Amino acid sequence: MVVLANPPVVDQIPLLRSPGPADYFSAIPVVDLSSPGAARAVVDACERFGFFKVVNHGVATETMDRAEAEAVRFFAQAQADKDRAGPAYPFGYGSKRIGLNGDMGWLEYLLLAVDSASVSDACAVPSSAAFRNALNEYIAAVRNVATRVLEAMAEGLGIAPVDTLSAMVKEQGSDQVFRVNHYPPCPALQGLGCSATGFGEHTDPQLVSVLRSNGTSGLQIALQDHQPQQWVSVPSDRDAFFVNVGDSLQVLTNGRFRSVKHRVVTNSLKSRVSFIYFAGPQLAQRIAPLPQLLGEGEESLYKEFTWGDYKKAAYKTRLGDNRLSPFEKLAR
Ligand SMILES: C=C1C[C@]23C[C@@]1(O)CC[C@H]2[C@@]12CC[C@H](O)[C@@](C)(C(=O)O1)[C@H]2[C@@H]3C(=O)O
Ligand SMILES: O=C(O)CCC(=O)C(=O)O
Ligand SMILES: [Fe+2]
Repeated sequence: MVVLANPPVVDQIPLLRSPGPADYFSAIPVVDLSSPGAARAVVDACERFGFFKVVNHGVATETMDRAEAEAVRFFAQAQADKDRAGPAYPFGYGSKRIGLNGDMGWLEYLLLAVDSASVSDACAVPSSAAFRNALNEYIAAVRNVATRVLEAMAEGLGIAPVDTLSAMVKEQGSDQVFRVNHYPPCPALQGLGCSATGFGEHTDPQLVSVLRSNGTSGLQIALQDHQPQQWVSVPSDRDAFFVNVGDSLQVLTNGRFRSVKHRVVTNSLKSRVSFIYFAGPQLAQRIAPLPQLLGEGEESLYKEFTWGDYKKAAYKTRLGDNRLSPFEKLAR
């Protein structure tokens, strides 16, 4: 058997089949956040895909464009200047290494903590006032979208009060993270039929994550209940947000919503810039099915745990691991 090595430029980064036109999925659910039917549409999308696109969200195009332009300016700096904004852990600039357990991707990024609705003072980067202000304006707006989405979920699920989920992420001391990802093009792989993994397959840990990218596609989601696993490409839309159901929301709904597996495949010619707001609760928040969602005699599928317990375990895992498995009750 002939074993072909990765081209040296992408050494250590797993390769994926390059998506073709047939991989683009036109049936991604679209939720019009301004419509009276939003709550029902959100629940339907979460049950079927754990993923949906949000339009008519009310966030100004200028807010998104300004943050994107500042991010592009940041990543265009010399490598030595960017490295001074590192390391990525606990917060800062990182390149190629994702997490602390050996995952690698064809990307560079900023990982930031959010306090209330802006970049935490504990984060020294970004140091440019223009970038920081642009991010703060964007974060305030995207956080508002996340809370409206969580309220629509509660309404659609018939949970009272309607802020039961959104309050978890709005509370003082909630664990909110913001990530700016830049996937440079990888021309060395052009024409080979394969692409570098930008961000390997995983589920997000929090309740929901809200993503916005420039016009370069690359995000793929795994369709639920498909054997063998089927990856589809999400057509990019720079005017929309994309919402991922995270592991915590899966538990809060006792598996009615399932966290979506997703990944990013790099483009050989165009760079992708994405912003992701991860809406997590306080460390002490108990993550357990909401009593109003448990039917007569229905038991929790999970053991008792807090977000802090989950997080501690999660940061020891590799990206592609099932981070909920230590908390699942064994099937009887
Ligand atoms: C490999 C890892 C990176 C990650 C922490 C982890 O150990 C497992 C979860 C990963 C993830 C995925 C979604 C987000 O991008 C992220 C910030 C998160 O909350 O969980 C990352 C973590 C990370 O990059 O530190
Ligand atoms: O950059 C993207 O488009 C998605 C990245 C992602 O899934 C993550 O940062 O958790
Ligand atoms: Fe993710």
